Amino acid sequence: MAISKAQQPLVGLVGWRGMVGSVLMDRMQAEGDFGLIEPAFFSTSNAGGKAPAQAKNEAVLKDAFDIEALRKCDIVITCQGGDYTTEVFPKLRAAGWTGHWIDAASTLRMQDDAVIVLDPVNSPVIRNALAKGGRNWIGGNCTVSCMLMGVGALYKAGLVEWMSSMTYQAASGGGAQHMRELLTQFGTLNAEVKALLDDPKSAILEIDRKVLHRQQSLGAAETENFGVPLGGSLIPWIDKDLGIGKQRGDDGWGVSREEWKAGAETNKILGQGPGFATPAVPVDGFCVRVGAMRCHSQALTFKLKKDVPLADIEAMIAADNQWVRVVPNTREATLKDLTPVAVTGTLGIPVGRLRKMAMGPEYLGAFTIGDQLLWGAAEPLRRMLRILLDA
Ligand SMILES: NC(=O)C1=CN([C@@H]2O[C@H](COP(=O)(O)OP(=O)(O)OC[C@H]3O[C@@H](n4cnc5c(N)ncnc54)[C@H](OP(=O)(O)O)[C@@H]3O)[C@@H](O)[C@H]2O)C=CC1
Ligand SMILES: N[C@@H](CC(=O)OP(=O)(O)O)C(=O)O
Repeated sequence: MAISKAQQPLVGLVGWRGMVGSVLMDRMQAEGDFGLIEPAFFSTSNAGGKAPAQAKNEAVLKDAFDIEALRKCDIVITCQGGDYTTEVFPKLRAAGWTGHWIDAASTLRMQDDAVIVLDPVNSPVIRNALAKGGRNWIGGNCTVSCMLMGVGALYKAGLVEWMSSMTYQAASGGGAQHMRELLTQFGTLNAEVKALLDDPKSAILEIDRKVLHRQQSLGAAETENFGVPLGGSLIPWIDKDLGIGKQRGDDGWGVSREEWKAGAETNKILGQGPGFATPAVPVDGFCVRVGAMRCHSQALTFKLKKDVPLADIEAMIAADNQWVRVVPNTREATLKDLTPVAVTGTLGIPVGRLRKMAMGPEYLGAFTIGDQLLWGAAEPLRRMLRILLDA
């Protein structure tokens, strides 16, 4: 479907009131995107209700399962989630819809006819697919997108022999209820020892003992989302157990789905690996949930193909895009600029702790952070919309 230049394209928005969708709406508002489109707001729960203030001619919420209504859209953007995509996308295509589908969910990412969109990193891949009639544009995994926004320069320069990522992923990656649960747990733990904390002479090991006891006795209601306490703890497993390999020692044994995405999606975004002429770069590591709110952090180890001076690496990273910034590898700069609290709510992608590692001059260490609702979810979708509008 060619996007009409005579009138503003009809853009269906699904999932706009969820957490990712709300961030997307804020960004679209801030960038004036609504001035370029005719938005149609859809709902899975409130068809016929009042559309938000950004609505123009289509002031009533449409049914997000109404294939005929979706078919009228030039572009559909969905942040509704994988179950919705699984149910609606095939029906919409089967009904002959040829519009552009932009999606935050992981469902379609690895399909051959889908491009994982992160245009500051893979604009050539996107434009190549667009020229060939591509119509399925899927946002990448939040950790992968934030990582590539930070250190994509090293991949673009062909310098990476392999990379290992150790992640520290925020509660928001699980959704809004996970963020609430984390804060509830922190509150419960604080209440348990409040009197002791207020007394400067109380014994810290007594506080510690009470906190541990409370963590271990949290009720099912307080661990419903994470399954175990996260406040004052961590969880070294994110997403499904892929069950790859049948026994210990088999290739791929014991990888979590989140860890699998790191390698699969990094390579697909860069246009290398299966289906591309360039071979994949090995990317692997461990993904860990920590008690941060909405920024994903990651410690990266690179094996570079050659020894490149650190100053050159810093310059390359800093010049890659307008959002990345190199944080000097000092304690003071790290504490000031390289924490989730410093980054949350911004599009900035700091990359710090850059140093050559003890293993040899080709081994590079780095630490990077990104707001997983901005570059990790909403912003690549918004920018894909603009690419389509400008095409
Ligand atoms: N959370 C994340 O970090 C990331 C999520 N994603 C993808 O985005 C999808 C959506 O994630 P997320 O935004 O966190 O999901 P949410 O649960 O916040 O929102 C999803 C939908 O739930 C419905 N809903 C029900 N109750 C409420 C409520 N009280 N407030 C707002 N919405 C409500 C809304 O649909 P309706 O209006 O139709 O009722 C909404 O669109 C995920 O499933 C995933 O596929 C991708 C990257 C990161
Ligand atoms: N799995 C991510 C969040 C997410 O939604 O990822 P994906 O879009 O790849 O399913 C996390 O928990 O932090």
